[in-house]
Amino acid sequence: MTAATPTTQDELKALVGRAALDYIGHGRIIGIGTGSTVNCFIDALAQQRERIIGAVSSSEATTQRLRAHGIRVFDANEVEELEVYIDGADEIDPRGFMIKGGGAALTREKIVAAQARRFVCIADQSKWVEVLGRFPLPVEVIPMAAQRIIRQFAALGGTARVRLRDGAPLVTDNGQHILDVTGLAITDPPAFESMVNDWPGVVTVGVFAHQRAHVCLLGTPEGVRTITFDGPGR
Ligand SMILES: O=C(CO)[C@H](O)[C@H](O)COP(=O)(O)O
Repeated sequence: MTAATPTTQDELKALVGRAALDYIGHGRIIGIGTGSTVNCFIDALAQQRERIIGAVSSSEATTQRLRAHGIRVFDANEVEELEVYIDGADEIDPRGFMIKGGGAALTREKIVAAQARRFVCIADQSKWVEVLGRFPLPVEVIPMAAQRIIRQFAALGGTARVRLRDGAPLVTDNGQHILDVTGLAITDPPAFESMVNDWPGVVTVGVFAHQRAHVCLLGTPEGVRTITFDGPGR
């Protein structure tokens, strides 16, 4: 009997979540991101949790899920370097540049990704784009700077809105707000990331160019497509 072809987005997320297990060694502490695709990875990892010592987590939500599965969570300051960081993305392009932060965890995601030697991005095929910017770009900001940063994005042709939850500004795990920016085509992600990072009041911009993926496991109905971005210039 052959397994049914994965077709729904949830099935594709489960597929790449399981595939990411091949990228973790034994007896290590690994970095783990946030989101529904990562949740599939965590649930698969829970079946073999003795393989790892534990994880550095990128959000309170991920920490709770890891602990519920009996996986030890380390503070980022306790660990010097991680072998690998596993996380999803809202968009990923052919160079491994990503937009992240749909789950509002972008700041901690960037911190944990920076500690890791390899970033393995797990995503269903809907996340693959030629140019970043279709997905509203999340930017974590200090609340008192929000309106000025909104005007700076308007000057670039973008429309930025404060993300709401239950009618009030969403408050991140770091106590800050999120702007979601539409109308941008991010053709030079490294330059764009550096520019926005320089604006006073920006905590983190959701372009991951300096912490781009080394590998993407892309879920398709034909199976997992493995795309590697290693090479000159890394
Ligand atoms: O950046 C993220 C959270 O801040 C996620 O990786 C991104 O939003 C993708 O989420 P999902 O796997 O649920 O589609």
